[in-house]
Amino acid sequence: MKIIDTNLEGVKVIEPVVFGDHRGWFTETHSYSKLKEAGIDLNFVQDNQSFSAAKGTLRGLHYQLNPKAQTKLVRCTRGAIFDVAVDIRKGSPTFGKWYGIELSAENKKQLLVPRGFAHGFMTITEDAEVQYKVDNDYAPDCDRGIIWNDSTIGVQWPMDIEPILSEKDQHAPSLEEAEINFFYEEK
Ligand SMILES: Cc1cn([C@H]2C[C@H](O)[C@@H](COP(=O)(O)OP(=O)(O)O[C@H]3O[C@@H](C)C(=O)[C@@H](O)[C@H]3O)O2)c(=O)[nH]c1=O
Repeated sequence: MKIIDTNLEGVKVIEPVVFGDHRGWFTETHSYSKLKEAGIDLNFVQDNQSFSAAKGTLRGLHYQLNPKAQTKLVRCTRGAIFDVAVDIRKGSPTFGKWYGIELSAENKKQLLVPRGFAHGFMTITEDAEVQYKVDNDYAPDCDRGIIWNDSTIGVQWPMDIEPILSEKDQHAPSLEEAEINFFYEEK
C-alpha cells in the first residue's frame, strides 16, 4: 500500500494494492500493521457507511469537538465522491486550508482525515456509497459543522451547483462562527 502526503500535515492518501486475476480482484482495505509501520498508530472503534441517492449530494463539513474528536479513514465503495479535509486546528500554519481528492469504487483510494480537521464530500456519480472507520465514538453533543461554501475556506467543489444538503448542514455556521476546541501542536 502507498501512503502519500498532501499539502496538509497528517492528511494522507492511501492507495491499496489491488490483486487482479481471472476471478476478479482482492485488496486489503485496512491494515493496522502497515499503517503502524508508516507511523500511523490508530485504534479504530467504529465503522460507518452512508449511501447518497443522488449526484450532487453534499455531506459536510463535519467534525466532533474534543474530547470526542475523530480520525476518519474514508473510502468510496460505489460510485465516486470528491472528498475534502479542512484544517481547523487553532494556531495551525494551514488553518482554514483544504485538500480534496476523488475517491471512487474504481480507484479504491482512501483519505486519512486526522483529528482537528473538518470532513465533507460531494457525490459526483448518480449515487454513491461511502465507508469510513473512526477512532472515537459518535457523540451527538460534540457533533459540529461548518457551512460547505464558507468563503474563507473556499473549497472548489467539482460541480458548480446547489448541492443536496441535510437540514442541519443547510444551517451550519461559518468557520469564523464555528465552535472549535482543537489547538495546533508542533511536531
Ligand atoms: C455520524 C453518525 C450519525 N448517526 C445518526 C445521527 C443521525 O440520526 C443520522 C444521520 O447523521 P448525519 O446527518 O450526521 O449523517 P452525515 O451527514 O452522513 O454525517 C457524516 O458526514 C461525514 C461527512 C462525516 O465526516 C461523518 O463523520 C458524519 O458527520 O445518523 C449515528 O447514529 N452515528 C454516527 O456515527
